[in-house]
Amino acid sequence: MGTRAPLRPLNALTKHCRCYSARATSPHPALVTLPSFLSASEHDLLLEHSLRLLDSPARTTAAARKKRREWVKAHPGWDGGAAPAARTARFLPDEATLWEEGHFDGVIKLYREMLVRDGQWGDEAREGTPLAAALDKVYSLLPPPSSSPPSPSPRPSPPSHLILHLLHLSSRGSIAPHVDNLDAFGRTIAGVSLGGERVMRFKRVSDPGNGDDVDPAMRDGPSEFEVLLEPGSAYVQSEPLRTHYTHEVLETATWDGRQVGGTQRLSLMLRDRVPGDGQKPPLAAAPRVARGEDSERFRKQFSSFLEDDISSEDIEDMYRCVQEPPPSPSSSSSYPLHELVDAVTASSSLSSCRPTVMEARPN
Ligand SMILES: O=C(O)CCC(=O)C(=O)O
Ligand SMILES: [Fe+2]
Repeated sequence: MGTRAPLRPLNALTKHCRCYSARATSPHPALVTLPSFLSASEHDLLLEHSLRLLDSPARTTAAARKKRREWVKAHPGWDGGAAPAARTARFLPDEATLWEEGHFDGVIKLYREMLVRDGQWGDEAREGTPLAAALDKVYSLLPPPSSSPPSPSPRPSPPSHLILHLLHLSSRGSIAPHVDNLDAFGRTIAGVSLGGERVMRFKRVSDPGNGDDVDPAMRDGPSEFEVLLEPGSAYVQSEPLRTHYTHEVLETATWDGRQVGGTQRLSLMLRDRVPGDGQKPPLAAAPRVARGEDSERFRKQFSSFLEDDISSEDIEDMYRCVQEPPPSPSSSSSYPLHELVDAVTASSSLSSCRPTVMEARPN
């Protein structure tokens, strides 16, 4: 079990860091934590609109819509549960939602995820609205590199230099230790937490060394530590944390003597693009590299998918396609990555198997 580093003021920010509030505190110099990043109304607005996107017809299957419809019909008086003031009040109970049992890369269980593209937030996010202001605040966690050309008007949402995913964990959902895929994403990862509290654990798995890309001031830090992800908080992980530590989100944990977790949580995940990859379409589902998996093989396989313009959504479709019959919940959540890669590689046709396209894609 990891030690919990005492919170201490964030070290002086260096040239490799973007600038964040001086109120930030963190157990590691390469992690910025912003405990009260959002106001209560920003939190509620972002949660409401994120759930609306995840529940939208373009994003859900007929089975998921039926499940939700039937639950709502059976509970006509449902008003967010017994504690409407709670940050989790906007979630329907777990049983009203069709959760993914396990992510195709084997890291996440009992979740929903989507990539948000420009235009998907809809009219309520046009400039000048409260939603646009709340989103701008979120996007400010990962500002564009100073070399970026000025944004066109109206500005895209999310801005074109970053990739935005929504990740909704069920009460029993969790994220196993992993490093976000280095071929798919850049060097900085930011997360904004909505809904239930969870604990996030970081563990060092390799030595950052003395390479040019890691500022010496960022290298020191505990080899293992945890942070509390409260609703409305944000965090930003940069190097060496992003590459040399795994991160995980626990289903439940003890924090300051109390039980944390076991409730639904939704995160807005921001990642910068791999330099030079500006023209490539982002992956619909964020790939992660699980600890203990054959990450080199996965990396090679993913590079070829990226070159062929095959998104992870396609891969997930193929994964579902090659399962005959569909996997049972227990087998799908622990489906070994190498078998998936084999199965996907063996699948001869992309276009003949699209039974579960989850999201409308622009041309
Ligand atoms: O939900 C979070 O804050 C972390 C998510 C994560 O690690 C991922 O999507 O790779
Ligand atoms: Fe991650």
